[in-house]
Amino acid sequence: MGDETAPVEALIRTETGRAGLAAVLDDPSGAVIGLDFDGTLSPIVPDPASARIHPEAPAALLRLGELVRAVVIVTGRPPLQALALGEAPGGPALADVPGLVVLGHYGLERWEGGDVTAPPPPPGLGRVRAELPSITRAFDGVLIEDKGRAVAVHTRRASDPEGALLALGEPVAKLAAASGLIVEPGRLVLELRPPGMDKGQALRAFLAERSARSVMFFGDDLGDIAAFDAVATSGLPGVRVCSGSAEVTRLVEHADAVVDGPEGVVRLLRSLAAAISPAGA
Ligand SMILES: O=P(O)(O)OC[C@H]1O[C@H](O[C@H]2O[C@H](CO)[C@@H](O)[C@H](O)[C@H]2O)[C@H](O)[C@@H](O)[C@@H]1O
Repeated sequence: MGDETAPVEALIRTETGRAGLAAVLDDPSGAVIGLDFDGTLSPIVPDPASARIHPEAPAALLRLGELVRAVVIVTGRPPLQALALGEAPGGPALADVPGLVVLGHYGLERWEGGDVTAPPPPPGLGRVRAELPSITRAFDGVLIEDKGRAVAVHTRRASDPEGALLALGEPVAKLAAASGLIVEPGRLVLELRPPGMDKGQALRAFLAERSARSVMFFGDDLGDIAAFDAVATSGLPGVRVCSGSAEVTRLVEHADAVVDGPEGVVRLLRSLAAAISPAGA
């Protein structure tokens, strides 16, 4: 896990990660910094609507945004929701990060410079909205989150969160298949969402669009493994940073660095900016 005073180099534990970091530090104007939102920039809380970005994350990203080619948020949230939850009291907001791009809904919706571009919502959502409550009704505390082009089933507030998640797996998968959707599993959540896009494809396309020369991606959840794979197969020097938690351990084996949740992510972002531009520290 991260250490407040550690220089950024000390946090990297693999050879490929060290080469990736060296490339970012030697040539920051060619670097793309990508980050997941929930669990990476925003601490996990029981109610998805009450999530808020770590209060010091926007300032850390704002500073980095001035130094690198691009900062991109790649999230399962709708972009405008991530931006709303990215407002920190009394400080800069996520939307203030220079040149920020938000790739929401796993890359299907894009926010840039105040504009959102998105394909039409999938037709199967109507069926999901109609039938899902009869599937979840048996589980106390299970929450349905309607995200406009996807619907998430959250079990964090159920009396037995893991048990409810397991029991809901099969009926939710059947409903998703019958509705032309896929199931995206996450932290005590099953999301019914359109196929054809994931965080890996989204990140890969963004790196090509920006002619990136290096990449660093921060994630905490199963959906971020595709983005980690995109870093590994991009042909660019890259660093995969896991925002560590006891809840999801599968990312650790794919990561070049493991930090202590959003707090550790913010510390690493600050160390990175200080290493790129010591004068601004
Ligand atoms: O890709 P992400 O930015 O990580 O978004 C993934 C999902 O995150 C949200 O759910 C998670 O965070 C909630 C708030 O902390 C928590 O209550 C929940 O248990 C987590 O699964 C969000 O609600 C989903 O819509 C996102 O798809």
